Amino acid sequence: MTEIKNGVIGDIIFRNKENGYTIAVVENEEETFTAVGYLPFADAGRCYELTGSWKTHPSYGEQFEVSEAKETMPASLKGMEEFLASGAVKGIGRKTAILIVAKFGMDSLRIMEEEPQRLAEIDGIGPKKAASIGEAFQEKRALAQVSMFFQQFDISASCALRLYREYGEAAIDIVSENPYQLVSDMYGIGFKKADAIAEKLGIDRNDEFRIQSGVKFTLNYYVGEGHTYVPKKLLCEKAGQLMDVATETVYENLVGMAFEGLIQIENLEGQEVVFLMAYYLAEQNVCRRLGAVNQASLKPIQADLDTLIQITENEKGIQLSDNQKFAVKSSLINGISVITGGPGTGKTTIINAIMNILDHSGLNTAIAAPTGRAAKRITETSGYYASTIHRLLEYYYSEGEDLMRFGKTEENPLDYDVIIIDEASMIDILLMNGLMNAVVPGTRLIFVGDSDQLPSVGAGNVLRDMIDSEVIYAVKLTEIFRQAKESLIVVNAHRINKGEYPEFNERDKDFFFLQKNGEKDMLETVKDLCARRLPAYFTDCDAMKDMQVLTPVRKGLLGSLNLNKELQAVLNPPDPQLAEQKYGERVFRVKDKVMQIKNNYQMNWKRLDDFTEGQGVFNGDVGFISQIDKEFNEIVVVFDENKFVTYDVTQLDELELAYAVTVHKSQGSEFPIVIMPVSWFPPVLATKNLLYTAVTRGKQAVVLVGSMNKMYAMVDNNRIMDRYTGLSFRLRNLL
Ligand SMILES: Nc1ncnc2c1ncn2[C@@H]1O[C@H](COP(=O)(O)OP(=O)(O)OP(=O)(O)O)[C@@H](O)[C@H]1O
Repeated sequence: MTEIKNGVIGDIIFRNKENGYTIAVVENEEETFTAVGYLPFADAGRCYELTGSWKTHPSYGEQFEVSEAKETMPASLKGMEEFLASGAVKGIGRKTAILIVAKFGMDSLRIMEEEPQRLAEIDGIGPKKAASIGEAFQEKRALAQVSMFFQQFDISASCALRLYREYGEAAIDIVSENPYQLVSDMYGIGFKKADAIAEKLGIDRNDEFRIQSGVKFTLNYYVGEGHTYVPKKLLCEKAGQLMDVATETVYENLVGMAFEGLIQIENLEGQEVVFLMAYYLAEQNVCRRLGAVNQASLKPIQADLDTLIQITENEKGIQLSDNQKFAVKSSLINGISVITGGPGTGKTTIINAIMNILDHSGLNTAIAAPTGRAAKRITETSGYYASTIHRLLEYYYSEGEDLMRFGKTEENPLDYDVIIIDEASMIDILLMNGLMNAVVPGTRLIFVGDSDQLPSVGAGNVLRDMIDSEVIYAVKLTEIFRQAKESLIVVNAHRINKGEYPEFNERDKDFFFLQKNGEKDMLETVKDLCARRLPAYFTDCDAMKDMQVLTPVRKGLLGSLNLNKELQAVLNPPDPQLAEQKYGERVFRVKDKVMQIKNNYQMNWKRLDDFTEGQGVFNGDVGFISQIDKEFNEIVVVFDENKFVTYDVTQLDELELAYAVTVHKSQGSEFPIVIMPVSWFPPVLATKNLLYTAVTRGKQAVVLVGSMNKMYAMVDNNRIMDRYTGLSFRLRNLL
């Protein structure tokens, strides 16, 4: 019977030099045996996977007769190769890494450190390159040590690199003492991974660090889903399941965690709930400050509002509807107000009217939005400068604390009489906390947004909670104006929002449905639309810049990951002129459209037109790869047409291809042309809310591709993912 055996070659008993026939002793953890067969290169110490069967030799007894042999690498060697191939050492890519490890084996790192000139023994490495690799390695010695240590826990070289970036040389000590620290500090390492390391380190199942980490992980999971708290009972059950410990054990540990200030247990609307401390403090603070700003007396406007509105109407050549006038007035007489409405209901028009009135009244005003793209759009459509909320709050990266901080705070507040925040549906509770810290009572704070959009990516449901509390003054705009009515995108968005099915394919309109049955067909159609049909029809549009494929999901044939791979192949195919960089499964190529997927407040950028420099690249920023430098392992991405950012290859976990993005990630952006496949998607995602958000991203055309019935099902799926948030309740209680 054929068997597969893994083992290390021990003594070579016999070898026929002519044909390689070998008799060798092989060892593995369970046994030591004799293997016979053609193994010409199987020297002592090498690892092999041997396929063969047991035979009994008349004089020597049982032997394993090898029919096929494959050399395998011991994990430590593989780890070394992975480390060198990760791009950490400038001048070494995967090919060179393989050659170095093949030549020097476990001695590779020592050679690079102590005798780098010997690298020139490898074909293709000259003395100059050998010296420069040696130099580059000197800088990374500590990193190599860290990488080798983590490799025994199956932590990849790129992950070890991130650990090193986070903790430096202390990484080994920190993780040995409390591997669960990784879960809070390292994006991408979950409880399970830390738990596996802890098990290898012999840490007890009921260890306090373990339970605390499991609870924090569970709370963070819910935060990731948008909740600011979790009911205590649910938390204990989920955390218990995760850690495979009794629910009571979790209960018992909660008190200690609350005592240490890690969590807050509160009785909210008659049930016990648990918050991670930061979210509890943020909710409390936001509520208290909203209350204070709402009730403060305001600097008066030195003219009659009706007269000012009249002047604005004359100047702008527009007649505001009664509801719009009401929205303008109420936002100027209240400390805090909300103006909400769907597309084409006049939100921008109202912002312009308010700004015009404020120009006449000498009040000092700022406009801001949660994302750079939204801010840019407001500046373009209103003519008034808008910044991001982060910029308004003068964010900076505090090196010492390794934290992003705001320069504008309670001690150094914003000095404006009026602050307008657009796209307010995207504000999460932590950003809102930063904003409210810096707003002094007496300021008019006006939130404008569409509360029917998907809620913020971050935790909280700030805009809706403010509206639902009925404590904050909110005006809902419902009328669609004539100009906006001409757009089927606008009309259909409102239909979808009301639970009605959209209308399609009217001539000269902007909303289309291409019926396709199988997912493969849908995929091919999306590709063809992007590569050929749409660029041919919308000749003023750029296929890379102006068209955006959206999808509800990340995984699957029609998920953003696969769509990106497929669209890259047609929109920016391999070309000898375009340098490439592989990172995990992904390939980045010069010209690729990419998206930054986490906030990085430290990342430097430079503008080449006016040589300004700054820091900060944000989650959702889209750019294009302009250069890949293989020698220095660097990639240059251009954001906003002239903001140049250089990524080290090891930072590529912060970038993703962006030919297709999820609808969630597209919030706050608008694109001339939006294309979305409509197939079966999990019902938690395939909601009316999501379809509405996707459709409202398109300005010139929206093309849906797929099954009409599935699209109807989305319109009918009225599920709004309820979020556990306490802001609305707190606001009601406060006043
Ligand atoms: N009172 C009005 N009378 C006539 N037209 C109006 C009025 N208010 C708004 N409009 C027009 O309706 C259209 C949509 O208005 P606006 O852009 O302000 O809406 P919006 O809510 O900001 O839309 P979106 O969310 O899509 O940006 C514009 O063409 C605008 O000029």
